[in-house]
Amino acid sequence: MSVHVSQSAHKIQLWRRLGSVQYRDSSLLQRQHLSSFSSKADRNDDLVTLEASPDTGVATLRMHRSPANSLSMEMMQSISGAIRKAESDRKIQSLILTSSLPSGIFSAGLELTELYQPDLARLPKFWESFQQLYLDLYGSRLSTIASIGGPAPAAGCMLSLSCDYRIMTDNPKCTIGLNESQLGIVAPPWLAQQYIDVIGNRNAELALLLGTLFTPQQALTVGLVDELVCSGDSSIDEMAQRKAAEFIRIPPKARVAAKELTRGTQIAKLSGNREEDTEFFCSFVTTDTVQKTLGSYLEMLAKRKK
Ligand SMILES: CC/C=C\C/C=C\C/C=C\CC/C=C/CC(=O)SCCNC(=O)CCNC(=O)[C@H](O)C(C)(C)COP(=O)(O)OP(=O)(O)OC[C@H]1O[C@@H](n2cnc3c(N)ncnc32)[C@H](O)[C@@H]1OP(=O)(O)O
Repeated sequence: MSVHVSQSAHKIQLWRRLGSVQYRDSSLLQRQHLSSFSSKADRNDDLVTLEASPDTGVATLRMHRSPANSLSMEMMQSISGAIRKAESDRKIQSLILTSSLPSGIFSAGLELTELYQPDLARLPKFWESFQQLYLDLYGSRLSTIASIGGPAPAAGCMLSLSCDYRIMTDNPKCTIGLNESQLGIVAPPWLAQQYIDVIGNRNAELALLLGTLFTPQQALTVGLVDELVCSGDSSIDEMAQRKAAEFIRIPPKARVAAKELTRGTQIAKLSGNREEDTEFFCSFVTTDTVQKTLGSYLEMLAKRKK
C-alpha cells in the first residue's frame, strides 16, 4: 500500500513538472469556434460573498462568477475559503449556499476550459481544489442549505449534494443532475457515491449512465431535492432561512455527530486516497478520446448559444 501511494505521489509530481510541455494533441484545437472558452486563471478575487448574521446564526454564501458560476480553480478555492471563514465564527451554525447571478444559474459545474486542452501544471491543483471543496462542504460542522434558483449540472449538482438540504425553484427550464456521461466523462467515485446515497442505487445507476438532467419535479420525485418553491410561494431565500432556523434549534454537537454517522466513511475514504484520485483524473481527462468529446461538447454549447 505505502509503495503504491509513493509511486502515485511521484506521478503527480511528474504531472506538475509537465507544465512547460504543450498539450500533446494539438490537432484537437478547434479554437476558432471556441473563442468564448479561452479564459483560464481568474484574476478576479471577488467571486463569492459571505454575509454572516451573528444574531440569527446564519451565514449566506453567494456565488457570482459570471456568466455561469462555473468552477475554476480560483472559484473553488474562494468557496472553500468562505466556508472555512463562516466555520471560524462560533456564532454561526448554518450556511446557505446560493447564487447571486442575474441569470439565476446556480452553478454550471466545473469550468470546462480547465478540462479542455488543460494547463498540465495546473490540472492536479485544479482537481485537488475540487476534492477540497467537496471535503469542506460535505464535512462542514455547519448545517448547510442549497438554495438552487437555476440550473445545477454536474459539479453544480455536487455543490448541492454536499449540503444537508436542497431547495429548488420549480422552473422546468432549470435542471439538475450529474450529466458527465453526456460529455464523455464520468463522475469521480466519491461524487457518484453521494448521488447513490441521496437518490438510491437504481435511480443513480440509470441517471449516471444516461447523464440525466432532472427537471425540478423529477428531482423532487427521486429525492434529489427536498423542497420546491413555486412562483407565488414565499421566496426561496425565506424558505432557506426558515430551514436554517430549524436546523439551528438542534443542539450543535448532536447535529454534527449525526452528520458524521452518514458522511464520515466517505470523507475518510477520499482523504486517504487523494493522490491516486488526482492521478487517475489527470490521466483520464487528457486522453485523446476525452479531449475530442469535450471539444465537441464545447462547440455544441457555443452553437446552441448562437
Ligand atoms: C471509473 C472512473 C473512476 C474515476 C473517474 C475519475 C475522474 C473523472 C474524470 C473526470 C470528471 C470530471 C468531472 C466533471 C464534472 C463537471 O462539472 S463537467 C461540467 C459540466 N457542465 C455542463 O455540462 C454545463 C454546461 N452548461 C450548460 O448546460 C448551460 O450553460 C447552463 C444550463 C448551465 C446555462 O444555460 P444558459 O442559461 O442557456 O446559458 P448559456 O449556455 O448561454 O451559458 C452562459 C455562459 O456560460 C458559459 N458556460 C456554461 N457552462 C460552462 C462551463 N461549465 N464552463 C465554462 N463556461 C460555461 C457559456 O459558454 C456562456 O458563456 P458566454 O456567455 O458565451 O461567454
